[in-house]
Amino acid sequence: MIGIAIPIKRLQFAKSRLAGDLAPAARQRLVLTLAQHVINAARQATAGFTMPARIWLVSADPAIAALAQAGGVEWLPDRCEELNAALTEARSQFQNAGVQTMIVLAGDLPLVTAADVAALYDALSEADLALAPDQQQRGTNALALRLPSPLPFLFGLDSANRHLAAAARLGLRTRLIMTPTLAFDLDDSERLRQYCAAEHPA
Ligand SMILES: Nc1nc2c(ncn2[C@@H]2O[C@H](COP(=O)(O)OP(=O)(O)OP(=O)(O)O)[C@@H](O)[C@H]2O)c(=O)[nH]1
Ligand SMILES: C=C(OP(=O)(O)O)C(=O)O
Repeated sequence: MIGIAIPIKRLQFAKSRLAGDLAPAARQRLVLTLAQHVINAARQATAGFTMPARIWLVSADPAIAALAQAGGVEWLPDRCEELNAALTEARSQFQNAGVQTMIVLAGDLPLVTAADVAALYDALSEADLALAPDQQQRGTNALALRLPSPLPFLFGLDSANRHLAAAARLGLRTRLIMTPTLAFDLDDSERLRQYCAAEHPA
């Protein structure tokens, strides 16, 4: 079985780097819009998979639990409220649920497509880790792992290189998945400007 984890921070704390651009209510609306887009891409991708697949929103926020229910996906409570710990906990719950392939999709990818999700999964036919860096090739926007996996989650500063270095140390075969739609995450004022200019009113 394939398990897709979409981590989403509590709305009141999410997209803090956009605090100078958007009022809190607008930021929360943006987070929900972005999450819905990622859910849609994940659902469209899983519809095309031959293997069964489940999609979980990983979050401490009851509003995200409601979004999961409305969106026809599942909710996995985040009891850690730290991204790497939350994903580590999610991975062990995925394994208990019989998940053999874990895909992590950041919840803030406004352009991600079903083809991107499928590419992450397909890459595992010849790799142990598929990783999608952000546009600057510093962050990690998505990754796919075959379970069980010894790879620690190292999201945060320079996480793409840190994930790749850890994979190399562990002797894991890696594949980079670089598409414009997967590399675009909405993190800062400049990316918000690009997003709005492309007729996505925030
Ligand atoms: N469940 C969970 N998701 C998280 C956590 N931290 C970040 N995320 C999510 O992981 C994805 C990538 O994180 P960021 O790009 O840093 O998003 P963010 O944390 O909302 O943005 P900033 O507040 O500006 O750092 C987004 O979908 C976040 O909502 C966390 O502690 N728990
Ligand atoms: C947490 C991450 O997201 P961002 O770089 O957008 O903060 C990461 O890329 O590791």
